[in-house]
Amino acid sequence: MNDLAILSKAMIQERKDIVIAILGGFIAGIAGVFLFSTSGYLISQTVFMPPLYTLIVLTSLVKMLGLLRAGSRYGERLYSHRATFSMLSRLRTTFFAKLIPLTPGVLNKKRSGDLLAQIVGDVESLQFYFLRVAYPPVIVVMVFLATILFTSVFSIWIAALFVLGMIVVAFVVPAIVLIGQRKIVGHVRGQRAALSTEFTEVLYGFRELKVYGQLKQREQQLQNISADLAAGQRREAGHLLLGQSLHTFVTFLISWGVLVLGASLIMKGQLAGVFLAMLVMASLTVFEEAAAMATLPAYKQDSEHAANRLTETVQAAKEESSPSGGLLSVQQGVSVKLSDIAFQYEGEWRPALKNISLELPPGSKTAIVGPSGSGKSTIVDLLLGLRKPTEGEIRINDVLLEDLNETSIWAAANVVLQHNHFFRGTLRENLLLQGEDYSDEVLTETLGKAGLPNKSLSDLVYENGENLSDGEKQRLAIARVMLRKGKLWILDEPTSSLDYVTEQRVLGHIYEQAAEDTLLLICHRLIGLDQMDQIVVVDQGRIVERGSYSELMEQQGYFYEMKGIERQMVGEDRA
Ligand SMILES: Nc1ncnc2c1ncn2[C@@H]1O[C@H](COP(=O)(O)OP(=O)(O)OP(=O)(O)O)[C@@H](O)[C@H]1O
Repeated sequence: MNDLAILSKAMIQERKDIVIAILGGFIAGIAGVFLFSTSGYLISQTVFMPPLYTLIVLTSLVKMLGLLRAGSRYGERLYSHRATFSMLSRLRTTFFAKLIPLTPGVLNKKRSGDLLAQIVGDVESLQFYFLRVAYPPVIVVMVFLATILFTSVFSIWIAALFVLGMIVVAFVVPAIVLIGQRKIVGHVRGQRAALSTEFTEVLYGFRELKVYGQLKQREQQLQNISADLAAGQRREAGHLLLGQSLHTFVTFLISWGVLVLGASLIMKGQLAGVFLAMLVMASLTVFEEAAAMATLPAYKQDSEHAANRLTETVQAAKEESSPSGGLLSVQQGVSVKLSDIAFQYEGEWRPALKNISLELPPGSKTAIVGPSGSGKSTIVDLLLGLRKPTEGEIRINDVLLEDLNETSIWAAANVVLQHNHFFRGTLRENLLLQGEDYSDEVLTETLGKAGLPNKSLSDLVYENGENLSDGEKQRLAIARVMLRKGKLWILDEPTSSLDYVTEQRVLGHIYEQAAEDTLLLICHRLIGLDQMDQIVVVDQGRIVERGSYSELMEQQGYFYEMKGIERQMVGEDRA
């Protein structure tokens, strides 16, 4: 299906405003043609000293047509813009409603800077579809046909000249504009995407770039891309201007043609001289009405690209997720089973995970340990449905993960990821993200358990938690997760930035709260793992060892060796 079909559907919903806008545009167009034709006729008539009442009637008609033109043009603009903005707001809401549940899938494929700039730009581009592409040709054709009919009463030859002019301005000029436009617009779009990506990188990487002395160089790069974009936009505007100039040139040619043809018809006695000025004025006005046709292809192309990209974004994400499906209950215990899982990142030559089989019975406590880059966080992504395994299957409570509603998985899981996002606002607002109703006492007690006893609920959190230390961010994320009611805990290095004493205290509170729940802890440090039912050791994407703490220590294998190294590093008494 054509992607512009979404727009056509939105237009049907605004049909009342659209019909009024088209009617207004037609009346304004035709009133303009008659206004100038009557003026031309009035000037010619005065030469023949007509009776006063003729002049009074003609001048009143000119005034009335002027008023009618202004009034109907106002109505056209009002209703066409009202329809456009209603359509845009409807498109925005439907698009964002579709996008929000699919966001993780989309973000796996695109960089956030690209995506934001693209979505905002594309939705904005769509506003031109109706205003500059869909309805102007309808009005232009209607006004032209009425004018041709009117001129044919005076001369069939002049009417034929109008038809020829209409074909040139409606098809030939737009086709010429389109040919040049194709190359320029694609180029400008690429430059705009490059600028937004570069801008996001400089903005987010500001500190690192400054520390590594790269800021000046990247700023220069940003300026170069910006200058390229400006040059591209100038070329694009120049090309549009060329189209408009071409249109004006054709308009004058036709008017000259009317003048020459009219003069010859007068000489042959086939046209009364008093109508010549009227016909010339009619031609000037009707072609002015058609000026929108010169820029139409550019806007049409832009709208088509925007609609394509918007549909592609949603479609691509849809393929990766199942918004519908069975619901995972927040009430019952959760079992998780991974069977022969393999996973390979897009564009990577080696798999991040191979032959991963793992079972987490309801209420069990499992730790996954292993060196950095061994694939631990990838397992978490797979469990949360953020990525799909290349091979194998994951079952939660014996139901295939892809058959479960993703939102219900996230609702039933208490997750702390390595990087947690915080919003600008108070600590209280960041704790109550889902709008839950907890009293301040409960919130303060939770902050205490998470190791933030000295924080006040009304303390401000800056954008992205800029005013919090890494350890505070982790503790706030832990407090947030402690307020959730899920039965599956997935904790990806939740305490890596905490000191030993705070870590043990906070983990103690988590274990106490999760006593009956299924818990998966990913960690680097091997301290306190004797409380786990099973420890899974991962290396280079494979499970190399598994068992309880005592079993693994007895085996004296990989875990035992890691434990030995850790003992040497932190001291015998702690490890
Ligand atoms: N988005 C990605 N695209 C491509 N490769 C990735 C991506 N994310 C991770 N990887 C690669 O996959 C492998 C496993 O990464 P993962 O983050 O799961 O490891 P990890 O064990 O959690 O590491 P750490 O302990 O440092 O967090 C690594 O080799 C990493 O380079």
